[in-house]
Amino acid sequence: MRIDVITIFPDYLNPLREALLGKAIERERISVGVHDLRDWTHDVHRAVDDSPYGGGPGMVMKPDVWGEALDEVCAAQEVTPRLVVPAPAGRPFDQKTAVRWSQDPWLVFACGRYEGIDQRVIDDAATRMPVEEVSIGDYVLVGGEVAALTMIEAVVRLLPGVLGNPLSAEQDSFSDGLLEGPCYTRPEVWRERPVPDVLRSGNHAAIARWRRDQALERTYHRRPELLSALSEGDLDKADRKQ
Ligand SMILES: Nc1cc(-c2ccc3cc[nH]c3c2)n[nH]1
Repeated sequence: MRIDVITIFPDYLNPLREALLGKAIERERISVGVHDLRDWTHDVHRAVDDSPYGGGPGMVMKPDVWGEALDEVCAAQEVTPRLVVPAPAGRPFDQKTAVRWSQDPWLVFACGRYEGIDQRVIDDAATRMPVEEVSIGDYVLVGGEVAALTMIEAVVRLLPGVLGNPLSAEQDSFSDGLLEGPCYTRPEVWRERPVPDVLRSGNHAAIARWRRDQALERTYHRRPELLSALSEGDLDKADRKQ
């Protein structure tokens, strides 16, 4: 199995070279490439982030930098990679997922930071390869690196000859509340994909409503159990807060 990780903190992935995972590399059960996202910037500041459309806290990772990085790292070979994007709003990662991915010849992990990666990067990549936005649990990390390390470990340990002993049973993740919706930053149109108009409207009530609707739609599609777990009162209360 080939594993590539794209990150602004390549040293965060040094644990991959240690212990069990280091052995798997030595025994050539896996080959690992760690890539610094800033290698695909072209400005003197090596900027990878910008302000979010629609306002709100923090910064969003720029689509153009990510687009170039993924174009190069995932450049067409005999096999197509699975792109894994760790995110708090992703589908829950569990043992079943680890087993499924352990059959893959090539995994690429896109580690975000700040408030996340511009949604259009994921939408664009999905036209060329399988893409999975994945959460390792309903708590928020500072970036995707730790999540990537966690998932890589869960997958690599399943490969033949990496672990001596048989594996234990699956685990499910817990969940509560709604997932966040997509985020966007400049440019206004990227690879013919415009930012949703409402986020440029300056109408904060409409923006809040739109974000809530996106969160509901995404939760409905990715974590329906979160909705059934929320009582009618909880949903109404959250709406009144808008
Ligand atoms: N399960 C889980 C993933 C994350 C995560 C993943 C990527 C980023 C990028 C910025 N903050 C992040 C947090 N937190 N918790």
